[in-house]
Amino acid sequence: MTTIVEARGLTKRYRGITAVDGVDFQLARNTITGLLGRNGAGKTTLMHLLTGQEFATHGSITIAGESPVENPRVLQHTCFIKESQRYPDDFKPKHVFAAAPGFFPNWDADFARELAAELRLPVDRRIKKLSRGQLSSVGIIVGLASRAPITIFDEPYLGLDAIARQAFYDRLLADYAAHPRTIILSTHLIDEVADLLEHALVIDNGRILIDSPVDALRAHAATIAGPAEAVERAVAGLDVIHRERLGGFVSATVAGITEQVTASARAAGLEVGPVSLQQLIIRQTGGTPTEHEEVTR
Ligand SMILES: Nc1ncnc2c1ncn2[C@@H]1O[C@H](COP(=O)(O)OP(=O)(O)OP(=O)(O)O)[C@@H](O)[C@H]1O
Repeated sequence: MTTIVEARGLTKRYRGITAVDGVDFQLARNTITGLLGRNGAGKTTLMHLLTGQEFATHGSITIAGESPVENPRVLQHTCFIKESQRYPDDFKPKHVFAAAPGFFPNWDADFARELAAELRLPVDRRIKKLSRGQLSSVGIIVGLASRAPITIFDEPYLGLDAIARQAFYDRLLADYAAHPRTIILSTHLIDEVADLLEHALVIDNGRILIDSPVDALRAHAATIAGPAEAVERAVAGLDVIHRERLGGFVSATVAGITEQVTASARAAGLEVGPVSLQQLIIRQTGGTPTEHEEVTR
């Protein structure tokens, strides 16, 4: 793998609050990474450090070996789409798109026009008058049409309807295949984007909890379901991250599953099924159990 982003002992403190707490990680060039975690986990702070908008208290973060802070060489290769993007008062989407080539050398104006039509964005209306979803569409179009070698989306789709979100995922995947680049997507809609992600970086309380290819995460967890006694026999000694009971039946979510465990559970007549990425992450970040659930760890 060619590393493009590298964090070493990266720490950010705000007066007594440690938002990012000594994290180490690397991101491979030309991959799509999901930056995931609960509210207040430190995702936005990490993206601000990555884009040179914040200084690290300790440690370092580099892009292609260079610090992003006040570094035009790095910043001209980076596009950061954040939820709270501000525009000049009288700006319309068409002005944003006209200004974009000055910031993004790879800007594709035709692609931006196509996306605007697909997302039904009124390009000639003042940004101040746009709906929340239309405002998100402006960010999504800039993020995609910039074709920046490092593109970061921080919860880009507030207010976007399901059709527009699906259009974003489809376009992102197709354009990434045609123009590979490094994409970081921070989101709470984990299952919606799960099929897009190649790598997951899960942050919790400022620390990295999971840093893994998504395929490996999925391959190493499964649910084993069936009559309680048989399930308990099958999962004895394994890392059960969640149990759900319904009458005499149990569904156990197991981490660190092996082919042997899968085979013997099936041989015992139990059902072995996949775990959704969202469920897996909720379990690992201490998701609150519902009244039907009991978490053992
Ligand atoms: N400028 C700041 N001053 C003080 N505390 C801050 C500042 N920015 C962030 N924090 C705190 O740092 C922690 C991490 O915040 P951050 O915005 O990075 O979380 P997040 O993972 O992006 O959350 P969300 O999913 O809710 O957007 C939080 O406890 C937050 O209150």
